[in-house]
Amino acid sequence: MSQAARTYTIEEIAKHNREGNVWIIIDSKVYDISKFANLHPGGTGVLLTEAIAGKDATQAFFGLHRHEVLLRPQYARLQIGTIAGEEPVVKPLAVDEPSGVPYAEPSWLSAGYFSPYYNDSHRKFQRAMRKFAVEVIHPDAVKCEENGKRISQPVLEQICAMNIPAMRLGPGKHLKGRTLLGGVITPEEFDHFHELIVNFEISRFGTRAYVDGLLAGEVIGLPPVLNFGSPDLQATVVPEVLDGKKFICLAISEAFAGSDVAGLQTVAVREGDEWVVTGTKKWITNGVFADYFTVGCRSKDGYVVILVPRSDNVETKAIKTAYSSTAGTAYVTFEKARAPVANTLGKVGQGLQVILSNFNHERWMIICTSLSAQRLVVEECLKWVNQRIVFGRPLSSQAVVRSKLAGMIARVESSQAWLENVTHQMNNMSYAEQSDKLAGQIGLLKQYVTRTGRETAEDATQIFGGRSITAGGMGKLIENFHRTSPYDAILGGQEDVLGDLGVRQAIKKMPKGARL
Ligand code: HEM
Repeated sequence: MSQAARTYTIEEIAKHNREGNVWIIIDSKVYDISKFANLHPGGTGVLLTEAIAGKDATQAFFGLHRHEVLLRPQYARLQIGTIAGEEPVVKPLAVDEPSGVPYAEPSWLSAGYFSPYYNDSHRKFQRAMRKFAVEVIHPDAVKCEENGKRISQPVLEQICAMNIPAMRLGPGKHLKGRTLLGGVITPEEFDHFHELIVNFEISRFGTRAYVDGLLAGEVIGLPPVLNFGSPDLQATVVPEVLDGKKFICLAISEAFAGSDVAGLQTVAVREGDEWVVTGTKKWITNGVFADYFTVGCRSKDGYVVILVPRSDNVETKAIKTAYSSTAGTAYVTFEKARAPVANTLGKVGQGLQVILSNFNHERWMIICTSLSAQRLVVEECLKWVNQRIVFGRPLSSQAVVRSKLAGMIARVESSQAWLENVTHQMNNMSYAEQSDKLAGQIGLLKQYVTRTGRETAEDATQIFGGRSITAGGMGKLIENFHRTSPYDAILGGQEDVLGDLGVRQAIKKMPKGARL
């Protein structure tokens, strides 16, 4: 019989209640913490008090630690048995099992609920994607978020083998002949709801910078090549990038011009069959490690977008930002950097349209990833208010806390409904139609979702108190979300500018004869 399979009575545990001989019960499991007490990160004394040593410490434990602490091998081995006749209540989910916490999952994943948008293909895809994300992406995300390094090579190879970078571009010709997620669905089946699932599943770990480090540069930098590059350019660049051999980023924003794209100052001059590019770009996600730069420039014939390869005339410097440097955020300097004229993306003079049409998909992606992170925050808060005892009662017994949760839940549910509607439109519209009909709506939705995100971050911070401002322990996911939620409100277009875009588009589309 293994040690952990032994059973004890509560009376037996009670005998082990002094320094050098301490046992405790957590969720019907018996732990011998006699030696560990001196090493306990929370101090020795707290474990030797009358209320803890030799007693059932379940409530005290879950008021101070995440359950995952007990699953770490060095602590799991402290378990010496269980209490006779009792069963543990806290059980980790199977890797592909949806959370049972209300509102932790969108309703289509919640038992007993329905949705018009998702079919069996989406359901099996979601299960496979969650499993892959939990098993492969999550450990790397936690590690890189902490050490600030680029996504690790073995994980890069695995995500490329699963064709995750290709799927993050949405449905289209680039998926042809590719095996998606080990063959769980065909490229022909793949639609924007599958893509939404990919975005949701990679964003559930409280590792915001890694979500960008997971080749967000490709998600925004490669579509101009796919949609506006010559067939020859596509034939070279697209496979290199989608197979993880080369990295690409989108280089539009400048210290001179952020959301005001028309104000950018980087200049491209024609010299024979080459472009010569000079200027600087700022806040460039994945720029630190990029091999290709999709660059928005001015030329004498108007705006133009050019794919510039890395060379000695391109310098990238990491920018220290509020989130982890795993995202590879760069300040990029082009000093007479050269690119063949064949690398022009779209027509000279129409660069602004190339840039603006590309924004819709980027903004939609940020909406997905932000919303997924907001659901995680709701789940964390619901668990916390349920297990945290204050003034002798669970935190959930406080009306003010419930009121905050009401706001959070309403915000994620309304955002989700709007997002799914927009995604359904995307499934039924061409790229050009999306640019025309959805740009305004996506702008408004992004403004809405990123605002709700920051309100939710504030509310969650109040609910978690001091734990929400420390990077480890109980509130670590809240701390990450609170610190990084402004990114969603800035990247891909600043919130107020996007709301304004939505209203301007609506005004433009007013029927001429509309009168009160
Ligand atoms: C097998 C049992 C236990 C293990 C393995 C354990 C492990 C840990 C670890 C790893 C931390 C560092 C923070 C974190 O990672 O969450 C910690 C902190 C702490 N632990 Fe424990 N612990 C145990 C039992 C207890 C019990 C029964 C108490 C009850 C008083 C307690 C009180 C604390 C306190 C007060 C902190 C500091 C919390 C903070 O900084 O917010 N621990 N413990």
